Amino acid sequence: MPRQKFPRFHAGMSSNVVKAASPLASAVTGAMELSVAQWLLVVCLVAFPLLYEWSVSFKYFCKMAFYNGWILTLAILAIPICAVRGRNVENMKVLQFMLLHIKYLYGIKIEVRGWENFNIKEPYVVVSNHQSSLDLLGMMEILPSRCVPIAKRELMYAGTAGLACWLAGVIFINRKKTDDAISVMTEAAETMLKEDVRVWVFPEGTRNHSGSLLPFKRGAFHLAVKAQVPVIPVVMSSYKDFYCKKERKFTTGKCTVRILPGVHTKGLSSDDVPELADRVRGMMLEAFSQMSSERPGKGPGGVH
Ligand SMILES: CCCCCCCCCCCCCC(=O)SCCNC(=O)CCNC(=O)[C@H](O)C(C)(C)COP(=O)(O)OP(=O)(O)OC[C@H]1O[C@@H](n2cnc3c(N)ncnc32)[C@H](O)[C@@H]1OP(=O)(O)O
Ligand SMILES: CCCCCCCC/C=C\CCCCCCCC(=O)OC[C@@H](O)COP(=O)(O)O
Repeated sequence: MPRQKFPRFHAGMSSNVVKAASPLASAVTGAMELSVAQWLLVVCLVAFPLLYEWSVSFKYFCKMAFYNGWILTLAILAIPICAVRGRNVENMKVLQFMLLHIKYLYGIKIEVRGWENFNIKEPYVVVSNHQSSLDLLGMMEILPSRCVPIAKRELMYAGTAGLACWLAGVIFINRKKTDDAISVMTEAAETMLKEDVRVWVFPEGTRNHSGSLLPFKRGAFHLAVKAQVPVIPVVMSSYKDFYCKKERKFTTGKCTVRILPGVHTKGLSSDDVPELADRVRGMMLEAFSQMSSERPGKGPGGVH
């Protein structure tokens, strides 16, 4: 007769022990019944937070991926709301409203100085430094009403975000075709005056995280001179304390956005553009260096 396996052991266990062991036993049995996919999910759920806390680079990639993914998702909500009005600069308010909370998600404190410099009723051209796609947060914090950014054409093809930008009247330029870009900006000068629109330009023309300002391209200044409207410089302080693409660093932190006094262009012609661009860049560089030398949270007053 074949020997029974563990008969005595089971027989010898008190009913209490059996009761106590059964949840554990059922958990073990349950675990063994998990499919490969379920196992992978469990491993991911355990590994993800560990890796996230342990690896600075992993955290950086996750935060950037979520940033882009979240914007693409928010755009899905924004599109039908914007579509009601059609392509309209007023839709920029919808995008602004949608994006304002992101600074809280990322623990980025934004301090704004110089609000009074935006107290101009007429159209104007805002020029600001461009460190990263995170500039969107500072931009949305202070975006004046009826103000649209000039963006590279590639952004128009960025899925839902591209469509939302188009609906909000973002002006797209083809950086590979100077003549096309110039004619779009010349058209923008007319639209600004006819439709009371403000335009936001990143005169560096590309993202720059070098800790200084690149030489300025002159399109924004030609635009302001053509429309005879003021240029209002905006400087966002360096992100280096909380964000660095090279080091794959992305923590929480503070950014100061300074709106500088407007520079008038009445009476200027295209011959004055190089001098105007240099003067504005000088003002911005000075403000940027000053802000960079301040310790976070210890800046001078005038905070709004
Ligand atoms: C919920 C969903 C939300 C989604 C997110 C929403 C937010 C989206 C936010 C998006 C944010 C996205 C942010 C972004 O995407 S940033 C990237 C795109 N933006 C820019 O590039 C803007 C800055 N660029 C310029 O201003 C350039 O000058 C342009 C592009 C115009 C030409 O550049 P290019 O490199 O091809 O040529 P050049 O600069 O050597 O110029 C050549 C000559 O032409 C002269 N010239 C120039 N312009 C004019 C003019 N208007 N009238 C007459 N002349 C003009 C100029 O003085 C020069 O002559 P000279 O001086 O040498 O004699
Ligand atoms: C179905 C297609 C899916 C495409 C997915 C694309 C992923 C992008 C997702 C979301 C877009 C986020 C919007 C961020 C807006 C910030 C724009 C920006 O910072 O552009 C950089 C531009 O100023 C200068 O470009 P370069 O530095 O010259 O390069």
